[in-house]
Amino acid sequence: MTILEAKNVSKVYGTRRGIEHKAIDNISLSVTKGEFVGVMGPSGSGKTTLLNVLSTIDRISAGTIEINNQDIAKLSKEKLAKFRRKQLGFIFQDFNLLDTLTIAENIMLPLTLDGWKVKDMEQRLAKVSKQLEIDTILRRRSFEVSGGQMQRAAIARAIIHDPSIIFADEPTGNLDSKASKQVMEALSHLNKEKEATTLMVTHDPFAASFCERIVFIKDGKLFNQLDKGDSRQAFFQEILNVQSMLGGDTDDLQTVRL
Ligand SMILES: Nc1ncnc2c1ncn2[C@@H]1O[C@H](COP(=O)(O)OP(=O)(O)OP(=O)(O)O)[C@@H](O)[C@H]1O
Repeated sequence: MTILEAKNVSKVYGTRRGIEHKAIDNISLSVTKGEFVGVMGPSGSGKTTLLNVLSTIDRISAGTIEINNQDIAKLSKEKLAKFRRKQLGFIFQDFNLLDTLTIAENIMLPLTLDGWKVKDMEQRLAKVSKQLEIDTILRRRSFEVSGGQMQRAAIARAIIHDPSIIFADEPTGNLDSKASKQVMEALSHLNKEKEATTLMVTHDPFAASFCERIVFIKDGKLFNQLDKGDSRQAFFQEILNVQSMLGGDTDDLQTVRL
């Protein structure tokens, strides 16, 4: 079952001097139910722009994007807000937790905004916080927990309403290697056990090695795709090989840390 279907998508930014910049150039991409897809590419290649247009945060300049057979460009502002709340889950590099709320309140926020009953919200909270092993820190505020715990709370918030697809932008970008591994294991577990369809942008080959498929972009265009075989270690090496072909981001060509 296709969850996301992007056809001939382009995104042009206008600049102050009136010069146009094509950040995404005629990309077609389809994501089926239960897939875990990574988007990689050098700095400035258009990864975040692609994620933003696919996830309804930004509008495209040309092409079509359907999520669950719904053309997202055809939704009014109000319908789009509702669609986002019900069907999409978001995970950002800097967690985006509200520090005036507890971890529990942060996680339940999508349900609170949707008018759920407290009892039902608490049931869902208990389930997702256990899955992500953060059930012991629910009463704390975000500044009282570690970065890895904050990101796992953000993942819990992204999945509590059972979205059709999760969009993650550099979810390990602010984490050390131990916390990155925990976060990627959590995303991979959700993908395998719950069939959580996930599209993740990352420049980190280690994080990318948890995906099942990687789409590489360069200068806004599709460059290559890699499918994971049986071994994450071999996949990691293949990702490094494509990255070195792509150029840029040489810091990413780090030693294996599997
Ligand atoms: N709002 C904007 N207005 C104009 N140009 C933009 C805007 N946002 C991004 N760009 C340009 O579009 C191109 C793609 O940017 P984007 O942030 O999508 O790349 P990226 O691959 O995510 O980069 P990085 O890995 O450095 O975050 C870059 O050349 C960038 O300068």
